[in-house]
Order: sequence, then C-alpha cells, then structure tokens
Amino acid sequence: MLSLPALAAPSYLGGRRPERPWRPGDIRLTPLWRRLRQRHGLTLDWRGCLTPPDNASGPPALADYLSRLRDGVYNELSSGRPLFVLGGDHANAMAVWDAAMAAVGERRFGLLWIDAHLDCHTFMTTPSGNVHGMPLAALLGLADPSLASLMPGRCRLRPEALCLFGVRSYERAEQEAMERLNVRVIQAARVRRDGIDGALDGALAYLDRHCEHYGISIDLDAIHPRQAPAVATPVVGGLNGSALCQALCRRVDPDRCRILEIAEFYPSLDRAGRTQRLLADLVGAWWWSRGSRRRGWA
Ligand SMILES: NC(=[NH2+])NCCC[C@H](N)C(=O)O
Repeated sequence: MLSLPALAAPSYLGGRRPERPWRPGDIRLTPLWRRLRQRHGLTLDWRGCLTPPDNASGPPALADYLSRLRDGVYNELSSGRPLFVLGGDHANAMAVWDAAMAAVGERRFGLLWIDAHLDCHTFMTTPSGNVHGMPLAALLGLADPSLASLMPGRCRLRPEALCLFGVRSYERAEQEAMERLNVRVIQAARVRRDGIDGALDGALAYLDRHCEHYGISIDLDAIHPRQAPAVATPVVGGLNGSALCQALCRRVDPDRCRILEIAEFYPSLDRAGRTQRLLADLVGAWWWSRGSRRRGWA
C-alpha cells in the first residue's frame, strides 16, 4: 500500500451552497477511502485538514482561509513530494496554485484546468457573486480590487501556460477575458469530436511547449452529472468520467505533474457513492500515470 501526501481543504466559503465540512477518515467518505485502497493500492497520508471556523462567512473569512491554505500547500511542496489537494469549492484554487507557482517557479509552471466553467469572472462581471467562479481571473492577474483583496499571494499564471479542458458553460465577459489573453480553451464539444485521448494529447502537448512543470485542477462538474452528481453547479453534456481517467493515466507525465487538485466536491449531494468512486479513480489515474510508481517522491 502506498501513501499519497494529501491536504483536505473542505471550505465552501466561495461556493454556491453551504456544505458541512468533512474530515479525513470521515465515515461519510467510506466509498472514497475504500476504492482508493482496494482498486488503486493507495492510502492518503493526510498532511493537514484546513477547516474554516464555525459560522465563518464573507470575504474576510475567505481571505483568511485562503491564506492558511496557501501556506499549507507551500510548506508541503517545499519538501519536493507530490501533493493531492481535495476541496471544497474552486475558490481554493487561488491559494493552491499561487503556492505551487511560488514553490516551483512562476515562469516554469503551467496548469491544466479541467472544468465545465471558465471561472474567469471578477466582482465587476459575476452573475452570481460567487467567488468560485473567479479563481482564474485572480490567478491570471485580472482581479478587481475586491477580488485582489482575497488573494493570498502575488504569483501570476502566464496565460500561455494555461489550458482549459471540457468547458461548456460560461458568460460573455469571462469568455472575452479569456480571448483577450489568448488562453487555450478546449471545449467539451471539441473533446467529443476529437475523442478524449486526442483532445488531452493536444492539451498536454500545448503545455509541454509552454512550461516545465504543470499542475492539474479538476472541477468535478467537468464530468457528466450522472457520473459525478456531488457538485453544486452541474452542467449537462459533461466528459465521460472513466474515459477521462484512462486518458489521464495514459498521458500525464508523472515527472512533470506533481500536484493534483480536485474541487467542488459536495459529499451531501452524492448518490450511492458514485462521485466518490470516480474521485478515487481520478486520483489513482494521476498517481499511477504511465505506470509510474512515483519513486523517490513518497
Ligand atoms: N467553480 C464553479 N462551480 N464555478 C461555476 C461558476 C458559474 C457561473 N459562471 C458563476 O460565476 O456564477
């Protein structure tokens, strides 16, 4: 049994609906732990669990949370080991990827962002006011003052080192922002047309040209809502979960990709452990990609 360094970040402060924070070892998450162990030979080596204080809400609480998360991720990555971060809503990404860029070097780092949404709003353009729809704007340096005040660090993601994958729901303003920066966006329709292997090959070949190391951020709503119901903002027509796992396992380069974030996990919305099992398979696919044993890391 191999143990994978992991951080729990069950914050829903930037999300659309509240959710009771879970903890490592939580009995409600048994399908996840069990599948990881039995199918993938993995246990999670919990390096920490960052929970927001009870009844926390509003921007100051979120800013405080993100800064703790950023420090937690940064400390883990400084050890040189790989890391899996399980969230919580996608506002967490502002902390996770800031820390990754600080640890790895901003100019060497890229990001594969697998998501139904573009998550590139600011407080000036958001239709909902939810910060989980804004992390990429913050990371790309497009934040308005209110969004900037939530940011836990100063790193900037280079637009050419970002590739979005599986997108199918967005508003005009964020689409324009992405187009202005010339960010590579591979829409879900394109994935359907080219096949997931071909489309993922394209995404990773693109990142290979623009960065030395990359992270992967998976918003569970990228996947078809029938397969991953435990999300707050489901969108029809998602990626096929098991095909995505297989493609990741075949294509991700374990030497260049050391950090995986899985976000928008709302355990209370799951049905019969479906999302949890898929989540375990995504983690397994990443960890064992290209038959890697990730030697020298763990
Ligand atoms: N991380 C997410 N689930 N993002 C969904 C964002 C939905 C919509 N674009 C909004 O800003 O409200």
